[in-house]
Amino acid sequence: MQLIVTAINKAYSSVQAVKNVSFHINSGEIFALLGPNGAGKSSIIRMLVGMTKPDSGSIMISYQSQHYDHVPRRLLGYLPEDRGLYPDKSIEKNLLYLAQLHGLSKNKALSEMEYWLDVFELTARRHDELKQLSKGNQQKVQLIAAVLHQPALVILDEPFSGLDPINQEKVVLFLQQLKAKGMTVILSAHQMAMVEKLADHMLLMAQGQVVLAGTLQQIQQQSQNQRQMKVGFSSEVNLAQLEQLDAIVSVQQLQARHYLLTLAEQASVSDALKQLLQYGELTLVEMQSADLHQLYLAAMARHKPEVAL
Ligand SMILES: Nc1ncnc2c1ncn2[C@@H]1O[C@H](COP(=O)(O)OP(=O)(O)OP(=O)(O)O)[C@@H](O)[C@H]1O
Repeated sequence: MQLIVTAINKAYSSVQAVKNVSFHINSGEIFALLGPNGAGKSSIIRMLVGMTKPDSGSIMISYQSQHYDHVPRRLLGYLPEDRGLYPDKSIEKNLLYLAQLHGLSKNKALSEMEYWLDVFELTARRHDELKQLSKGNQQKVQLIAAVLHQPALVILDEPFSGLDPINQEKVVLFLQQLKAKGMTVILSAHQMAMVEKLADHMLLMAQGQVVLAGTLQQIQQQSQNQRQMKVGFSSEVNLAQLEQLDAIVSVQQLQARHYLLTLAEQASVSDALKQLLQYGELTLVEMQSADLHQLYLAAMARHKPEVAL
């Protein structure tokens, strides 16, 4: 499976939802679409699954020497933005019905269902009607429904939404299992800490455009101006004085005499150290990579004039 998206655009009446977006995804990867509400993530997903078509540009999906302009249904596991199972039917009836719609035999559907219910600790509730479950448990059943038929490509629109931190971690494990089984996964999400653990590649969007793209490491490199340094002083220093230094753009106090500094784009680490040493002896110097959450906030701040957060 390979997916190549080239310069796609999509407008809805007056809104240009997707602007000239390109990316590619290789087989077995986990790929994350990130960005604030309204950035265009679901619009891209809807084009990938064939619910809408790009106004211009192209989508090419290659699988076993065949090429498609959207993911064919038989290859797709999809968790849509608007979830849709039967609330009055039991978990088991919902899942078996969907698996059989995808062509699984009753036995295969049962064994796949039992496997995933166990992963999500829902086995004891298999005969409960969906509407009796909490929102989080319904979400887990939706995730199972998306993958029961072992699709080659799984597309999940906000798989972490409505889940508590423990269940979010379970979804991380679930996605890692899909990858281990050789499935390719595309997801949209707002939970940077989860994405950071999972995604091989990511695309950060704002107002329909690509803002940052690549692996976490590549995104960290593209955001060089976000270099951060943790420092400790042997005695108290004045925070306001540190903030005045040319080499430093911001200072955050972590604990007594310990600070997290963001270095100015042009400053070298030795410039920063020379300037800091004017104020006292250093007991700790540690370079830190900004995490995805910080990179996301910084990228959004750079796009602030255009982005309604
Ligand atoms: N069917 C539609 N008709 C008109 N405008 C739409 C339609 N679908 C999306 N839009 C607009 O397109 C833009 C992108 O929306 P989209 O749903 O793709 O964003 P998103 O990144 O998925 O947001 P969220 O994180 O809130 O789900 C928004 O301005 C939205 O209002």
